[in-house]
Amino acid sequence: MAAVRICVCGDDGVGKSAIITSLVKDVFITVKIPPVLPQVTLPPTLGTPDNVTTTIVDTSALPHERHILRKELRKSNVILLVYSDHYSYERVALFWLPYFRSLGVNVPVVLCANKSELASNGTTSQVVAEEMLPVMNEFKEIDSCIRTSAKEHHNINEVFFLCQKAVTHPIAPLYDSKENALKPAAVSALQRVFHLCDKDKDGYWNDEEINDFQIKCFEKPLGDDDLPNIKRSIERFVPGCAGEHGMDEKGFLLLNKIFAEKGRHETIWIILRKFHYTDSLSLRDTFLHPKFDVPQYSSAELSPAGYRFFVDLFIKFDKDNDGGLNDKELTNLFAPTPGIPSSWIDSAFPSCTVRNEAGNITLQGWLAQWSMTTFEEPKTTLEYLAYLGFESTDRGGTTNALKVTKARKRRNRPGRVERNVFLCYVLGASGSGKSAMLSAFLQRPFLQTYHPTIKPRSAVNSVELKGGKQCYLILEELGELEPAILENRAKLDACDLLCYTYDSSDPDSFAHIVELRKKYPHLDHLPAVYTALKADQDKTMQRCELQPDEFTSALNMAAPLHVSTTWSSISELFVHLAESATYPSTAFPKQDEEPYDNMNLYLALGAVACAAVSVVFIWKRNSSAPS
Ligand SMILES: Nc1nc2c(ncn2[C@@H]2O[C@H](COP(=O)(O)OP(=O)(O)OP(=O)(O)O)[C@@H](O)[C@H]2O)c(=O)[nH]1
Ligand SMILES: Nc1nc2c(ncn2[C@@H]2O[C@H](COP(=O)(O)OP(=O)(O)OP(=O)(O)O)[C@@H](O)[C@H]2O)c(=O)[nH]1
Ligand SMILES: [Ca+2]
Ligand SMILES: [Ca+2]
Repeated sequence: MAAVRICVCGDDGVGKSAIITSLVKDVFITVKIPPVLPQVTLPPTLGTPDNVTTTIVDTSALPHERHILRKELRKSNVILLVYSDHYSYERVALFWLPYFRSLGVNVPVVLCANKSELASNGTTSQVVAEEMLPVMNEFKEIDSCIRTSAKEHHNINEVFFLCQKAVTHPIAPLYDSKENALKPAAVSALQRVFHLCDKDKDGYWNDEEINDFQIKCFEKPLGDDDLPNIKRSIERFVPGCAGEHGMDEKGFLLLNKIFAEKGRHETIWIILRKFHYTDSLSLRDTFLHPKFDVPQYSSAELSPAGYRFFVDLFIKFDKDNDGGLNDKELTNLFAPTPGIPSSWIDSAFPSCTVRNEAGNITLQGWLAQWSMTTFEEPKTTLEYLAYLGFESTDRGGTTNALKVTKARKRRNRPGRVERNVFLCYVLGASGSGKSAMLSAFLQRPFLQTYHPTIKPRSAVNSVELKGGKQCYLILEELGELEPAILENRAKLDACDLLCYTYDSSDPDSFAHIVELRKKYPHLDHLPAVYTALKADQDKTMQRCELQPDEFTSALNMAAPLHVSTTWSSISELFVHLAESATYPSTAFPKQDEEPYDNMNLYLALGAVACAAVSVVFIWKRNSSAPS
């Protein structure tokens, strides 16, 4: 909250200047004071809400000062409207409030009945019933009303406190006094708060959950009597909302409604602000979109804290414990968010990752999906961490769930790339079996039917490297965007590995790879693995100048690996791809002076393979029976 700027207005002689002097000087000045006081700025003191600085602006009601009044009203964020007798009271509804509306200023108004010590002004209960309530009912912009006496210094500090509170803790966004109800935006924010604090997701706040909430929002635990008292008052209004299971959502909303009705809406604001809501009841932008930069050649990944959060979330929402999130469970999980991320919808979630037989995303798939999202658009992950209630005691909030990988510079230098999530483009002739390979990667059964891929399509899964380390691999086939993506430097920089595929049973398949490499020479700067698909079918000669083995051998590259998606040994291809992405120098042309690197079994095979047949043979022998 920046500052409170109070514009004091009202008919002449009502005591505007006297109220301000009474506050500043603590005395009632009977000597002639200037009709309009210079503006006063007060620093925050003990008890100032939200530690705001307050500026008080005196005005004049005289017609020739109107332009100044108008300017000041537009600059203010609260109006203190003063009257002091019957005539100036009538003018409140007849002139002043309609005038503010006509100027389009939409700020709270604190209505002040000054000169309260004068007997002719009546008793407080009369003033409240006959003057204040009727005008409050008519004008919803009136935040509060108060009686003051500048002469007796009565309620002077209080009237300014009300003005400050009207700015720092406005009632208008929360409560509709005409409807006697919390406003819809406040209701949905509070529902989200309820949802996030219902840790065990049973639909109730048990005593422990209530206490945690209390400590989070008010930084002190509830007293012994508080809990039963709160429950009793809720039960009185709506029986059944605070029963043996605890307090349900309805009970929580009711409690907040009671706060609003009792003028304790400050409490609601404390709750909502703790949960990062702004005055307009949206989540703070810096909370949803914290600063997080990924430098060139680096990537974003989930940190251990981030993975832990998504694991916990999955387990919490897998209510039926079947190891998958069904539609209902997913809807519940995403309830505190605007819904499933739009990029997930575009990629036909959850078909791009691991699902169980029922078609529901598994924990493995869930983590793979978030690994891919974080890699491709870390901003989305950060946004959803905020929506889903990721909490961190460290500074930095949701960014603690992410990390930036070490910049990957020269790829053809031997060594490991410090990443756990890798992107691999699968490039090859249409019909060569790329989609089938992606499906096999997700352990989907092999399908005979052929559906050409038009939109780019990804598959993400975890892969266990030799030695037991786990990483995530994103395989992407580019569909008709292949040319556009291969021309895009940034896209290629982001990619960790190319997987060239061809159909070894189709004589016209390998030519596509030859063409691609001719057309986009900079593909040479990327590590690559050559793969001959459909090894279950008869191999034919390729109609090209060089056969695939000769081609790769001329490049000093490993010979193509022959695999079939109909064999379960295909999983070894994925390990090989992940290994090649981790140690990219192994997927570049071998340099003569480089000592032979025995790290990779398949490359070792490739190096000795003068005849592809032997490779096929070994792959067959390694594989279990064709399925
Ligand atoms: N009895 C009584 N008189 C007051 C009170 N407050 C202000 N007055 C008197 O009312 C008269 C007008 O007070 P101002 O403070 O000048 O009123 P104002 O609203 O600033 O008037 P303009 O500057 O003309 O717009 C002065 O004679 C004050 O002494 C009060 O609480 N009680
Ligand atoms: N026998 C056999 N058939 C396969 C194998 N892999 C894919 N196929 C079949 O080959 C056809 C084409 O496979 P896709 O995976 O759609 O080929 P694609 O490369 O994605 O094709 P585009 O999307 O057009 O670029 C389909 O009918 C598959 O069933 C395999 O390993 N063995
Ligand atoms: Ca609960
Ligand atoms: Ca395809």
